[in-house]
Amino acid sequence: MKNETHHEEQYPEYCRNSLMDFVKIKDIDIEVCDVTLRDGEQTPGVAFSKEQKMSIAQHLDDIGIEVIEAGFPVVSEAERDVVKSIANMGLDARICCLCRSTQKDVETAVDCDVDFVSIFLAMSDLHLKYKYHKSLEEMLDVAMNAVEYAKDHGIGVRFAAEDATRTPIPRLIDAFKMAEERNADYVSIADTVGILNPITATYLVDQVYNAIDTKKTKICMHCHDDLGLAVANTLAAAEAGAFQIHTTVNGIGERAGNAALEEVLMNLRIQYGVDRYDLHNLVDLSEEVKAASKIDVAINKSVVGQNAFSHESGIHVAAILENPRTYELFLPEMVGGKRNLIVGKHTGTKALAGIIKDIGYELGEADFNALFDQVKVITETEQRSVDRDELEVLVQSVLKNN
Ligand SMILES: CC(=O)SCCNC(=O)CCNC(=O)[C@H](O)C(C)(C)COP(=O)(O)OP(=O)(O)OC[C@H]1O[C@@H](n2cnc3c(N)ncnc32)[C@H](O)[C@@H]1OP(=O)(O)O
Ligand SMILES: O=C(O)CCC(=O)C(=O)O
Repeated sequence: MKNETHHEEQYPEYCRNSLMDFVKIKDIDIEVCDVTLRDGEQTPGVAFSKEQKMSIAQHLDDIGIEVIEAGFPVVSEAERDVVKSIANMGLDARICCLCRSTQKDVETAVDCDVDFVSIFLAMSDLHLKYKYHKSLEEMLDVAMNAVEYAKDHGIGVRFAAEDATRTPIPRLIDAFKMAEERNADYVSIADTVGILNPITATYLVDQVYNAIDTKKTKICMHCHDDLGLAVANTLAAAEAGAFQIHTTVNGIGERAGNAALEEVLMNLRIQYGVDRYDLHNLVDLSEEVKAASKIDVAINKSVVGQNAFSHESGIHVAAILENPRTYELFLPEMVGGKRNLIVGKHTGTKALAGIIKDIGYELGEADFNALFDQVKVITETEQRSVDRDELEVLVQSVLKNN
């Protein structure tokens, strides 16, 4: 017992990135706003039911997510009903919803009992010219009226700059200052088409950080994954001083999706030591969102993919049988996952012996060698792995024939 405790102390359930001790960054001060129920639902073909949305909201709250974006009320009557229902669930998380920069959208949102509204406006030349067909001044005027309207109704405001990363920085900062003067609680930098990389995310957040009073108006970062950098950019933004970081479960969302919640949370723990989120149900939540969205999760997806804790290579499995931490950065139990040891072309003798022992067999040398040879032939010629049931049949046949 004493030894076991010592063992656990020596090997915690994850390995922190101790190289972080050698790099200089600001202290991480963040909250997570999960937008699965809004941007996640904008994934083509996805429409969550009310029950699904409320269940996902409950699970996000159980993890300790601070803010849940429940939807976009002007989309439909049903959407208004679900946003209002989530706002009245009594969750610890604060609830927000999306609004265009119009008084009508904000009025609709205010009726949904949310804690704050996210009023978005694109200010890039492309969006002004081809989407609004209006001048920046005209659009900003309406947007700031919408911000004032929400504040006058006693509701919090996030002023979100859509396509912020293709907007001239002085224009972006001027708009953020206008929102700040109207007591917006947050300003959001949306990397709507996923153009940022970590160094430009850092630069942009730094510019905004130095221009506004971040004690009064916090910076948010909303990243898309068009270049596969959404999580990296989100973390770079957090390091540079963004306070509210946006995620979706399984990284679903418009086009290539958003920063994946499970990846952001694991990074917060492993890179920055943020340990206040309960990670034990991440795999369950991923499964729930996979089923509700009907969007598959890539087999090799970090944290929640089927292969996240699967091992076949002989050298790896031999070491894992001694101590899984040799080839696992964090243990599957930490996120509610399961380790799978696969029998395939790359299986070694120690791995095979360990796996057959696990299913209740120990073979003599000749039987074992015969089994090992058969496994290699099947897996190479048929280009596949051998599951436990088939392995057991092979063991039985070796025992019978030798
Ligand atoms: C970056 C993002 O994720 S933005 C959010 C995207 N999400 C969605 O679009 C949710 C689903 N959308 C919908 O259900 C519908 O598009 C609705 C209900 C929002 C609007 O429907 P409609 O009134 O039929 O408008 P439609 O979709 O055809 O066009 C969008 C209109 O919103 C306007 N608009 C878009 N963004 C904004 C904004 N931030 N502020 C003000 N107006 C805006 C467009 O200019 C266009 O206006 P127009 O009708 O005067 O040309
Ligand atoms: O920044 C935000 O809060 C939302 C904006 C958004 O969804 C986007 O531009 O992709």
